[in-house]
Amino acid sequence: MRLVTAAEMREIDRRAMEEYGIPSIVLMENAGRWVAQVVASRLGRVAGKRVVVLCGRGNNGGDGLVAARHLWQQGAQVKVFLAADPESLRGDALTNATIWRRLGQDFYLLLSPTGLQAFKLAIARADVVIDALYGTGFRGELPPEIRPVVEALNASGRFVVAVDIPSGLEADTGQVRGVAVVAHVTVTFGLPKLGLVLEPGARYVGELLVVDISLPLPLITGTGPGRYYLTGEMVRSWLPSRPPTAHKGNFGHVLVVGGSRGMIGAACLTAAAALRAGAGLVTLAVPRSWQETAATKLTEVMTLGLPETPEGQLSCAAWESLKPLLPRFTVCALGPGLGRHPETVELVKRMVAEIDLPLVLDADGINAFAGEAHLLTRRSSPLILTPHPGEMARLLGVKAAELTDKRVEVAEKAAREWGAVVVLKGARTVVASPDGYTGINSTGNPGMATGGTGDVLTGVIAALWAQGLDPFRAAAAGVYLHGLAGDLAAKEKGEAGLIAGDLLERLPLAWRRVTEAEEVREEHGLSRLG
Ligand SMILES: NC(=O)C1=CN([C@@H]2O[C@H](COP(=O)(O)OP(=O)(O)OC[C@H]3O[C@@H](n4cnc5c(N)ncnc54)[C@H](O)[C@@H]3O)[C@@H](O)[C@H]2O)[C@@H](O)CC1
Ligand SMILES: [K+]
Repeated sequence: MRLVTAAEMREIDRRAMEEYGIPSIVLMENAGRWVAQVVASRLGRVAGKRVVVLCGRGNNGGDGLVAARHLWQQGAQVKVFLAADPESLRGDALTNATIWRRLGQDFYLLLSPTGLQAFKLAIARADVVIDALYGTGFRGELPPEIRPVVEALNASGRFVVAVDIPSGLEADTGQVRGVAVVAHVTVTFGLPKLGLVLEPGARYVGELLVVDISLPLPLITGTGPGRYYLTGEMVRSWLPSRPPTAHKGNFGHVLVVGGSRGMIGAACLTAAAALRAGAGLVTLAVPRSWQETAATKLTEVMTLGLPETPEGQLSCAAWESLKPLLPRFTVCALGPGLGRHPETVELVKRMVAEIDLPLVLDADGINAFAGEAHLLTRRSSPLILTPHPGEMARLLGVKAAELTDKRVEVAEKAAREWGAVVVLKGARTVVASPDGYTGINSTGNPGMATGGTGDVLTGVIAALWAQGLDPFRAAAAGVYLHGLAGDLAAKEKGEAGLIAGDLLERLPLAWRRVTEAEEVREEHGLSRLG
């Protein structure tokens, strides 16, 4: 599903009005009506229920006034708290405020001396609270007079439905500076905003409902370049099926190059993951003295022993040994457990420059380019990079903390500049392609913050690429399946004790879940209504 920034949403609204002639008041009516409908569906019987609506002075507040009116008409006792001078309302919000008054209803003024106290009393008895303070127009921090209102709401334990976006959350970045409304349900209009699915924003959203407010379909559908929330439906449409006549040659041969003394497990995890993600054949190339260990650990994987340094890391000579064998492979995954021996770094640089195979570069494969990211553009084959924030920061020569609130932009810029698909890992992994596609992952959990899960991801992506997906889809489907395998493992075992090996076993279940089940729709907490 496409994701938009506040500016993109405003542009869609503008085009709906100017190019298609849909009046803005119609959009607002639809928006508010959906909110009322969602509230009504949660309340069961509306008549007699107590509803508090918190309205700001912008159009988000206008939506809240429409919802208030519909719930009142259905018999609810509705109190509207206005966080603005009624005289300051403009446009469609003013129109709806006027209608509300002509219905004989009034406002409680939140910013009056007794406003906060009255609000606290009202929510103490409310069945539901609607948050229509700020929507996509919000930037920065809640004003000091609004902060205690939001704190009181969050402490109240009431059921909260946010209009378009929880107030205090930035639509573009997902950042919360200070406090924001913690909603149980967020009803968002037309398309989900980026900040609703990025961390930490996603934690404030609750269940996310995307509703149709009559924005013309051509403006909101689209399969071209843009940002997408990776859902099970998308991934399902990309995964290859297995024809009855299939043989192992149809699903690619993945070469994994990695491992070193003390880190042989990383390369083994990558190789095993490639098999679990459907690769027809997998060969693991490791330093010579570790070949037997690898072969003992992995029954179904073929192994190669390559020249090594006295310290047990791959040496430059490994490239000459490997070169004549390359034509038999479909995709190469380079990096897991390599170490940072100067000879190994040299080997990685030569391989990236010269290898004539699609290449997934991870871990120490990426670290070999620390501060020299420009060298990544000197190569002859397509590349997928899978840095975690620390590796990305090292590549760019900046501090990891500098990347936190611009993960999407950083991944997109890197993908464009390096001409590679970039997978920036973390909560809500971002996948960006050089031709302008971005995916934000919807699966995964904090239990996956444990050694080896990144190695598993590399194997999954390599396997999907080897099965014929294009590099963006291979990376995007890879992060989705990998996260889903982690979610399945966490469901069974909890998060704390989850280990990378648990993901291996659940990769086939994740694949089956995506291709067979409808329930993936709910798994990422997002539904489309209308
Ligand atoms: N045609 C449209 O544009 C539609 C807009 N809709 C609603 O309109 C919303 C956007 O409305 P608006 O653009 O009026 O803005 P909002 O209602 O989101 O925000 C209200 C005001 O808050 C101010 N503000 C921003 N950051 C602030 C801060 N840190 N402290 C204090 N004040 C701050 C802004 O200047 C803005 O005027 C959407 O989220 C959606 O709910 C819907 O009614 C559907 C149609
Ligand atoms: K809101």
